[in-house]
Amino acid sequence: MNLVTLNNGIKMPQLGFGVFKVENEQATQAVATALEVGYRSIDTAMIYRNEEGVGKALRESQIPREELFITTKVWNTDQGYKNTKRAFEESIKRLGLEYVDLYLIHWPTPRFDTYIETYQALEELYYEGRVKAIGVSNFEIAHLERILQECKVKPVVNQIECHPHLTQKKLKAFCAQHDIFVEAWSPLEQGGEVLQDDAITKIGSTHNKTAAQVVLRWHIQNNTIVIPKSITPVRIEENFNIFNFELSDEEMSIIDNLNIDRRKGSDPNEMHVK
Ligand SMILES: NC(=O)C1=CN([C@@H]2O[C@H](COP(=O)(O)OP(=O)(O)OC[C@H]3O[C@@H](n4cnc5c(N)ncnc54)[C@H](OP(=O)(O)O)[C@@H]3O)[C@@H](O)[C@H]2O)C=CC1
Ligand SMILES: O=C1CO[C@H](CO)[C@@H](O)[C@@H]1O
Repeated sequence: MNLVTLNNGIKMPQLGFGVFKVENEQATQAVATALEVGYRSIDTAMIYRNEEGVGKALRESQIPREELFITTKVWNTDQGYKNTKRAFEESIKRLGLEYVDLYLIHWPTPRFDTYIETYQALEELYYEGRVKAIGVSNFEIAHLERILQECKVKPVVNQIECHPHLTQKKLKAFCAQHDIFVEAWSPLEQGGEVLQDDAITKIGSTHNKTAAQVVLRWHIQNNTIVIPKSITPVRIEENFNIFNFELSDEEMSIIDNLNIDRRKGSDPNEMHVK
């Protein structure tokens, strides 16, 4: 398994498993399959309403806790110093864990201007050892700049929408410059058009790989952390088998050039509370 070293020295698998839109019972099943296949990093959030289901799969797997890397996130309506502390306790209770490996602010929700005090609550959880690392999600450069200026602990990751139709070149360069890993959400564009793209399927046939494997490999070679989601066992396995081939520089740039700056999700400056 490929591990990356975050800016606080903690190691994180570069490939993880996402569980958005997976209900509790199904989450238990999907996470169990993922763990059997070899995934050790799971990405959930309070708003996915499946922390219990994820926690059940973790316990039932009997995999030692230190081998797992669990991420969850504080939702928009729980932002603010006190609310975040409470939301964290509720999340780890649902997960049945003593600590999480990574705790993220889900969206900056800039209109409410609470992400600094929310981040300060994350810093305290970090100092207390309740979380091994802290970070953000859907933060744009201006939001990151404030965190870097006004807070003490550097975020280890910025989890953002990223795929060949939204390559996020500028934001990625900013994160790289500040030693913040980019973690791609919807890395497969939610199973959308990118998987039908002729250039990608052609590259896939050269390597005897599927379009999904090519796209995930492109993320990996871009030094990005990825968390593809699937509830389909063959796809869960397919998405894991991306470490036995390599894209050439030319293939990488063909995929880079598919960018059309098109989002599947919300614009972080427009996302308030949903
Ligand atoms: N921080 C944030 O704001 C956000 C974070 N996330 C996180 O990122 C994770 C991944 O993003 P997500 O939006 O789920 O989208 P993904 O890009 O991971 O795509 C998931 C979709 O693609 C399908 N799929 C998966 N693998 C394959 C494959 N090999 N071939 C064809 N189709 C495939 C899945 O179908 P099926 O399941 O039916 O197999 C599902 O419909 C989430 O689960 C969540 O953990 C997501 C959104 C926002
Ligand atoms: O991670 C995510 C998926 O769920 C949320 C909505 O319910 C999104 O807003 C969010 O970005």
